[in-house]
Amino acid sequence: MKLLSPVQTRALDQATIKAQHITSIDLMERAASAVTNWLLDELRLDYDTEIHVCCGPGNNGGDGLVVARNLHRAGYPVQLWLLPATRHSADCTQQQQQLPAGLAAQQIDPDNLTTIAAGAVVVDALFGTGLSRPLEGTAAALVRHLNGSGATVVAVDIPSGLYADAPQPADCAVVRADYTLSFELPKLAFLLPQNAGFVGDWRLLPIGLDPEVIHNTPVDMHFVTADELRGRLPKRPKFSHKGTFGHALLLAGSKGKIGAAVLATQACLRGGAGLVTTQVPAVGYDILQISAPEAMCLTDSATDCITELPDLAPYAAVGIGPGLGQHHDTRMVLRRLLQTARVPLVLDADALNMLGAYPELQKLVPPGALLTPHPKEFERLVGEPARDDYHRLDQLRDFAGRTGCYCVLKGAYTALAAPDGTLYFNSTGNPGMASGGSGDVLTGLLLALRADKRLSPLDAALLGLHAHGRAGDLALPHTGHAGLLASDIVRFIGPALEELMGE
Ligand SMILES: NC(=O)C1=CN([C@@H]2O[C@H](COP(=O)(O)OP(=O)(O)OC[C@H]3O[C@@H](n4cnc5c(N)ncnc54)[C@H](OP(=O)(O)O)[C@@H]3O)[C@@H](O)[C@H]2O)[C@H](O)CC1
Ligand SMILES: [K+]
Repeated sequence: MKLLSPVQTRALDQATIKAQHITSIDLMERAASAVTNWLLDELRLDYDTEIHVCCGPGNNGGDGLVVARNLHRAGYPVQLWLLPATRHSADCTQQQQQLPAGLAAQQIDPDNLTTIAAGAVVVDALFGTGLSRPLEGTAAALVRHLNGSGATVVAVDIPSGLYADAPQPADCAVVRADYTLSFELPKLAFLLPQNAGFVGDWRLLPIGLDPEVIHNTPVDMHFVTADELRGRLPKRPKFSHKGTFGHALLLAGSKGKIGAAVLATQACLRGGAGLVTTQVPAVGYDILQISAPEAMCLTDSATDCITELPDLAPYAAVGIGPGLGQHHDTRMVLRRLLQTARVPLVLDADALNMLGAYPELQKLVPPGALLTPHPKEFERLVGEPARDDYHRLDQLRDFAGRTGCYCVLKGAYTALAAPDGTLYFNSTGNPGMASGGSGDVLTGLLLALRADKRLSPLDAALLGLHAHGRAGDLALPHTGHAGLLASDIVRFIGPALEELMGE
């Protein structure tokens, strides 16, 4: 799915209206019907629920007016509130004029805000994508009142006061919604941790926006869905053998962190690599052979950390990082790997930390490598803390562009920046996966996919990120959030990949 800017969203509305020979009011009616149906079918409004619909001066307010009208006609006791404004959009004005006689609109008075019961439902239709500045005065007072009410707040399109694709100054009044109902496509703001408390649980409601226009709108950000990836993992040919899917080499583990090597190895095996060889320090030999008998094990001459780079000739891809530690000799191995490898690389964890600590190493990273930092590792990599989540995305893009690498930023909606500056957000996964070992599993899985020569670097990364999160989602019913371990993710990699397989 494409992530559109507010300007592009407006253009899409206009193009839809033109292509479908409808009026803007028709589109507003569709949007509001979708919201009304969600309130009735999903939120399951009761006839005795206290309902407040708060409307602003633009088309977001227009949506709210229609929702209020729909609910009123369906017999729900709606209280309709209008934000005082000097100017209203034409459609908002028209919807006000068409309110049914029994539905009285009341002006919001900042000095006399109505009491809202904790069990009430509030529909926030104050401002949408037309927000042009932080909320002040009556709007800000109302938003703070709503946020303190304990009511269930449902935001139409976007929580009022929140910019769709840019940060707002600190301490601005922004609606803290329980649910955000947006139309057809998500907004960048929904995907960033700093906005989680405003956006709540977000849903996309289809309103028949023109698919051709969406297809033709150029964007540099995507929210990647299962539908878009299905079929992109090639089926295994009938006469395939273990050589077909590549031989992966993993360099991982140090004393006390052999588990990371085990998890990454198991994930690489489950990710479909034809052969997996893992090099561990001597201390890890028995552990790895017992816990991952399908993998071959190379033992380093050192007991506690990796100090040797094996001959790379047999391997289709190399992964390095999980549980590695940052010993000087290990760093020399990383350096030689970066200098000599001619196959795809996956760099994670301490490999990234060493790149951060030694910028001259960073310069050696070959274009096309796949890096998988979490935000702290990414900060070490770029050597500068991000001002906010938007700035971090700029840094991510910049890093990928500068180095020619594919760079992941792990999180609830893991982002991937491609060298051309395009950002892809992953749509799978759950908070149960935020625990130790989860990243090691991702590295192993990505390594398997990078070893598969049939996949482009981009497809390998997108498929791996998706399947990793999906495996966590498939594990969840068996484990619960707290009980979800990295090894549970490993267990469901196979089924997750199977869902993506096509001809
Ligand atoms: N996307 C779709 O498919 C559809 C969206 N719809 C809905 O329309 C809104 C966008 O409507 P728009 O009228 O463009 O914008 P708003 O409703 O957000 O409001 C704009 C007006 O508000 C004024 N404004 C902006 N910021 C402030 C502020 N901080 N304080 C006070 N007033 C503010 C703005 O004034 P300007 O001075 O900036 O011009 C405008 O007057 C979208 O979000 C959807 O809900 C359609 O209904 C259907 C399809
Ligand atoms: K809103």
